[in-house]
Amino acid sequence: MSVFSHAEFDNHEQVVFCHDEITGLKAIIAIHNTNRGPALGGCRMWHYSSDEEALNDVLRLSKGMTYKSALANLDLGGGKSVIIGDPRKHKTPELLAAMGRFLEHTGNRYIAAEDSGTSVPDLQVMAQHTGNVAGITERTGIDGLPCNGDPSPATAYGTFIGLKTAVQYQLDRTDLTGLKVAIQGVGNVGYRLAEQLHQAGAQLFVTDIHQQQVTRAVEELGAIAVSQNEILSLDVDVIAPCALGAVLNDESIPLIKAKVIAGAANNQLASQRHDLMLRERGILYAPDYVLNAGGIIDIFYERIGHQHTQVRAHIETIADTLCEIFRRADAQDRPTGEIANELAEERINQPRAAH
Ligand SMILES: NC(=O)C1=CN([C@@H]2O[C@H](COP(=O)(O)OP(=O)(O)OC[C@H]3O[C@@H](n4cnc5c(N)ncnc54)[C@H](O)[C@@H]3O)[C@@H](O)[C@H]2O)C=CC1
Ligand SMILES: O=C(O)CCC(=O)C(=O)O
Repeated sequence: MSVFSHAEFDNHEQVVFCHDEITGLKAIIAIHNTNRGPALGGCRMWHYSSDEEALNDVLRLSKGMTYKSALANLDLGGGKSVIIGDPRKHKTPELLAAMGRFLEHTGNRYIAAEDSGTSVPDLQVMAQHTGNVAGITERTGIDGLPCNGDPSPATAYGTFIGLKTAVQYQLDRTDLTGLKVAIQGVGNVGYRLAEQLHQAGAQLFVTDIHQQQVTRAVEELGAIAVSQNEILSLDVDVIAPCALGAVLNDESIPLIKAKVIAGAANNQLASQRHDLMLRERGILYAPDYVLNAGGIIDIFYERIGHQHTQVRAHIETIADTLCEIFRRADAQDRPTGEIANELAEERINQPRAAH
């Protein structure tokens, strides 16, 4: 497996392969860029079908964090880590402790937080072995209620704000009553997004690979359960991908009927050219890393300490960033993802003092 010539390598500063024989831990830590500050990003645990798939995922996710933090105006760099294994079967305290020890060895260049497959208690185990962990401090959440440090509610709020912005821009509606939204994945972020959409009067269609997640959305939010195969091709107004990446691809895009894509999942585009494919089909794609920045914003403030109202206000700036991207994309007749990348790259390359 070649790393330097990997299609997704893209000038990563550091890639660390971690193996602990006793606990069976196999993990990769990827640090993409630290120009703006230490690399901060979630630690994902997933049953990858190969080491190559895990490497591909971590490199794409890590680069995405550099762009996300830059566009959210945070003095943070981009990095991410993945643990190879099924979180429901292979996660043990010993394995998480081993991961914590590896995080310690990155020497403050990478700080891990929650992602798909990891939770606050998991990160707390890692934190017993390193200070390079975030998203674990009890504080007042963005809703003013006590929060255990999990960034997911902040991510869901930012995604809701971004979804509303995209709907207003593309469909010219501010009232979400009766808006049909299909949510792929109703986990930590997807379910909380569903709650907010439900409160706003939207009609929800949901799917998940775990039936109990779907049942909860059906029973508590009146959502309609649909199969994993049909979620992206439903006749709805909005698709909100909130599971894993690469769901917008050659097979799915021609089948999409929705006019807006606005969800929290990282790396929704299978490749950059799918951005253009969506535009050519008249579908407004709200770039994922702009929309889902609520979590990293929340964690940034966890580290420097601010009022929850300030965190909320910062998350709400996602709406302004998105509007700027949508307007520039239309003015230049270019895809939204390409415009977002361009804006982010300008900020990544600024010297630190200019932030
Ligand atoms: N948790 C956070 O604060 C942030 C999460 N994200 C991204 O948002 C996405 C969701 O994150 P979380 O909610 O934290 O993860 P999660 O693991 O709690 O939820 C993901 C849900 O998607 C389901 N799922 C997986 N594959 C699926 C498929 N093919 N079809 C339907 N459902 C499927 C899972 O069963 C799970 O319920 C991930 O891509 C993550 O990287 C991005 C920014 C921050
Ligand atoms: O929200 C988090 O867990 C940290 C940030 C992150 O990993 C992400 O935004 O994908």
